[in-house]
Parts: sequence; structure tokens; C-alpha cells
Amino acid sequence: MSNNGFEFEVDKCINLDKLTLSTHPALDMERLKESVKETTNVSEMDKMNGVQNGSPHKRVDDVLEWHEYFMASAFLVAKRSKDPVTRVGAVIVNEDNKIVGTGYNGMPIGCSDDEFPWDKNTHDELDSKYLYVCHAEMNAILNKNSADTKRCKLYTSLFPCNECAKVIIQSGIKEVIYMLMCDKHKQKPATIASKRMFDAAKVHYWQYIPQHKTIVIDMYEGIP
Ligand SMILES: Nc1ccn([C@H]2C[C@H](O)[C@@H](COP(=O)(O)O)O2)c(=O)n1
Repeated sequence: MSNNGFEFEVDKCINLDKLTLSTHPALDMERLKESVKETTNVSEMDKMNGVQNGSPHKRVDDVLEWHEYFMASAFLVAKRSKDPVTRVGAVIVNEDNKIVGTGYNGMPIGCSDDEFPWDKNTHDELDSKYLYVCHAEMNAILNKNSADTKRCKLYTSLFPCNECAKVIIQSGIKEVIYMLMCDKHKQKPATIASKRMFDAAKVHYWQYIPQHKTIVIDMYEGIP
């Protein structure tokens, strides 16, 4: 495309309109290009495409919706866990969609992640992780940076166990969102007990089904 002023602007219009097209399948792209080329007064097209004062407002088409954002954050937080088998992340969100606490499964403060055991099936119970590890949900509640967590939501990559369910209820959290793939302990008494307590305490819980299997984070995005 030649670089005279008009055609340059048209090019930008077409690019910007990709977003509009994806939500309006009836729109014919070829016809649109033609009509733009035929248009001598570009200002109307500019308005349609968000070009103001000669500078286009580029629309971003990969914005994460809230649930996706918070659940992805929980998975990112889980990356801090040193558990070689199960890494869990939890994020607490208040009524203004602000994150007020995050946590992952790890050893208590002062109990070195490198010295305490991460084993599961040990002969001696004292040599396995279960007696020591703090669950992600509990850590998120203990790490909160707001006065309280009343009416907050909790996003977690794994359905909460009964011990965490008690803490969740006592802290006033009213909604638990957990990941579809991670509800792997469905028949366990701890899970059944959690559900029983959540139901009684009117804590709403539901499985989140992600729109994307992977979300790529480019650490250099936006850096020239
Ligand atoms: N809701 C949950 C459930 C489990 N965890 C943590 C605690 C352990 O580190 C691990 C469970 O070990 P596994 O039996 O799966 O090897 O996951 C948690 O943080 N939150």
C-alpha cells in the first residue's frame, strides 16, 4: 500500500476493525475494504474505528476476564510452592475486584522448605509433609492485607480440604471458585466434609472452566 496520507489511515482502519469483525460475523471484510477505499471523507470511518485526533486507540483483544485473571493468578502463585507433587495457589478477592491476599502450599515460617519433608508415603508419619505443610487457602487468608475478608471470594487451583473450609467460613469468605481439572479428590471425606460445611454456612462454590488451556506471559511485552 502506498504511503500517501489517506491510504495510510485506511490501513489503520482495517487493522483496527479486525476486532469489530470478530463480534460481527455478518460484516464482509472485502466489502468493507472496498467501501473504505471509496470513501473520500475518512473522518466518519475514523470515528467508527476509534481514531481520534489522528491517533488510533488500538483495541486489545486478549484482555483476561476477571475470573480468568484471578484463577490464572492463583496458578502463578502456586509456582512459589516447593511441593514436588502438588502445587496449589489461592487468591482472595474483595468486592471491588481487588486482590487482598495470596497463598501457596508451603512450610510454616521458620520451618525451612528445604529441611522439612515433602514425601508422601513414608513409614513414619513424622517424615511426610502432611503434618507440617500449610495449605494455600489458609496461607492466603493469613497473608491478607485488608482488615478482614468478609464477603470476599477465594480462587483456588484445588478444592479446599475440610481444615481450610473451616478457616474460609470463619473468615467470612462467601464464594469459593476452584479449577475444573483439580477436583481430583471428589470422593475423599475431606472434600465431602468441606462441601457439607460450605452448604450449611452458605458459602457458594463452583468450578471454573477456563477459556484457555494456557496463558502465555511475555516478560518483555511492552518493553521497547
Ligand atoms: N486444597 C488444598 C489441598 C492440598 N493442598 C496442599 C497440601 C500439600 O502440599 C498438597 C497435598 O499433597 P498431595 O496429597 O496432593 O501430594 O497440597 C493445598 O494447599 N490446598
